[in-house]
Amino acid sequence: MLNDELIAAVLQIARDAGQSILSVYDEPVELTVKADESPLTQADKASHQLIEQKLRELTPEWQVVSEESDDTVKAKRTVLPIYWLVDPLDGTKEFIKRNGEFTVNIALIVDGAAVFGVVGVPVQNKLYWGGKGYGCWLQDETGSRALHVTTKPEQAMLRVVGSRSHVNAETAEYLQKLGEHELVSVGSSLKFCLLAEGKADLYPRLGPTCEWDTAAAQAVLEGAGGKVETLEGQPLRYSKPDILNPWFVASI
Ligand SMILES: Nc1ncnc2c1ncn2[C@@H]1O[C@H](COP(=O)(O)O)[C@@H](OP(=O)(O)O)[C@H]1O
Ligand SMILES: [Mg+2]
Repeated sequence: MLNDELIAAVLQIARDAGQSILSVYDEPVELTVKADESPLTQADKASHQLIEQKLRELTPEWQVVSEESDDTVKAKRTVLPIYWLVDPLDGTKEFIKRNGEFTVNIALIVDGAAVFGVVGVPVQNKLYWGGKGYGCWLQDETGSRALHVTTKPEQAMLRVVGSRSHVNAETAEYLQKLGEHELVSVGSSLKFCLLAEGKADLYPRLGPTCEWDTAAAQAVLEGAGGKVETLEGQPLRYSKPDILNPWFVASI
């Protein structure tokens, strides 16, 4: 579906979007509160505009659906066989807190599946990308390397990742039933990337996320051999009538 040239172009778009975010990172944050009460910054808007424009130039035949798109565009995705699904700045709360745990997310959705994704981590100058059939790759200042999930040694403590900003009673109950584990709280889609990188084993999300929050990172994790499943054991899918994902568990 995507050749090397197209992949390189999408990676460059994610890098450029990260730069557009970093160019305002040190300025005082001007906040707008959206209808759902989530925060929106100049950085979200700048990243959205850049990604939308460049993806349109790259693949004019494919629609771009972003967290910051109009509701009519978001609604249309349920009937699109193929489209880019974008979260231009995932972890806006982390961006505002300036803890670096925010990401740029670009996914290709085909027939309701996230087949390819790029997750950029601007502050760390890192890009994760991949999907089933593409493998999983991490590019940082030292170069590019393939990532594969690694099974946890039996004796080792289970490493669980959870949201830094959205913690609820259902998750706490799930964690209690898990037994002994080590919990690390991290913002944004970075949690999936830690599984892909072999730095965590489990990410239970018994709380709300939207389709753009998970699509790119699900593809990355699947490229590394991991999975993202609903509590019924079905792969997490996209283009659903409701933009909210069901609860899910990402694992290796
Ligand atoms: N009540 C809610 N409804 C919908 N999405 C929610 C939500 N609470 C959190 N999220 C999603 O969770 C994302 C943050 O994930 P985490 O808590 O793992 O860091 C947010 O992404 P944005 O920052 O892009 O808005 C937001 O989309
Ligand atoms: Mg998000």
